[in-house]
Amino acid sequence: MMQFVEETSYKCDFIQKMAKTFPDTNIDFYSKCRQERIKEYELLFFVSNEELHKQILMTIGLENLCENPYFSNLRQNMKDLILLLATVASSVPICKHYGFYCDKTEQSNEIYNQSLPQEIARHCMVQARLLAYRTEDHKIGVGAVIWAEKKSQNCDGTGMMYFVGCGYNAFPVGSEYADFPNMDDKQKDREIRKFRYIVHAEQNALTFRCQEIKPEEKSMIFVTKCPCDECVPLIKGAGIKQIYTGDIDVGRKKADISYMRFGELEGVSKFTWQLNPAGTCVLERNEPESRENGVVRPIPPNEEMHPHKKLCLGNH
Ligand SMILES: Nc1ccn([C@H]2C[C@H](O)[C@@H](COP(=O)(O)OP(=O)(O)OP(=O)(O)O)O2)c(=O)n1
Repeated sequence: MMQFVEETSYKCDFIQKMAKTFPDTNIDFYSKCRQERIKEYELLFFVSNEELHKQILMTIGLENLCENPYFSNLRQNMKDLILLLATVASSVPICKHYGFYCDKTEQSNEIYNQSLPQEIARHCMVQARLLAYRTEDHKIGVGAVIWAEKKSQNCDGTGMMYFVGCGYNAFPVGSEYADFPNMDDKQKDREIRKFRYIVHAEQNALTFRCQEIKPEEKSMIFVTKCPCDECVPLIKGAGIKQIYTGDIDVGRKKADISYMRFGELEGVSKFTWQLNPAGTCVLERNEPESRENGVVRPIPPNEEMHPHKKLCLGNH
């Protein structure tokens, strides 16, 4: 499992895009970010002191787990989980000059002001990346998550943002093994047939959402791969206001899927994974405040340097 997650994280569109942008540098963004995430998540989620860990287990009524082999198994499982989460998270690396931005040509102050803080956009994209592992497509997993922003704040830990729905690419609900073709990717004609039946991540997220998409609210879809020509009108038609995605496939036509419409899409703000087009100096000047959990607040001077600001996105 771990090896698969490592390979797919490394191959995902976001890392590939960075590698394309900096072809001459030898920076391994993925490994660098993975080491940082492992350290960060160990600090956040792992109780390093065994005695303290046992005390916590007893306090919450899990004294049975304090005995070995249960205790050592529990700690090992926790370490494995941290490694897994860190690996998936590093497929959308935290990098000062790279993030989800709209293209320079489409940039306006209005769009800039409506964009999410990078750390929140990244967090939602990592959720979508995690979902992609539920795919039924043997070749590539795609995940999509929809969030919306309420007009006023409530207190469930997500600020003004609330969860609307999520999905991944899969055969239609209720289908059983061998109902549809799912073949070796060398058998091109069969693969093309498979594409006709797979329901895309965005379509599943829109269809099985748990909340309505309200026209007066800012709703956002985070999808790990660029929306194709079928999904673009569906996203717009559903009333989604912002798309966060990768653009490595934009303008390409493959087998049965084409990605020609995303580039021309109007009326929905598109934030793609790219170098900050405004340049870092401009960004620093334009960002006097931050929006934690979607809430605008001024940054206290000593907090700007805080590298491990915690994101709390509730129970989703
Ligand atoms: N926005 C998207 C884009 C694609 N898919 C799903 C549909 C298919 O199950 C799978 C195939 O997409 P591609 O052919 O673009 O995937 P690859 O990256 O594997 O193609 P290639 O290796 O040719 O680049 O992804 C999706 O759910 N949502």
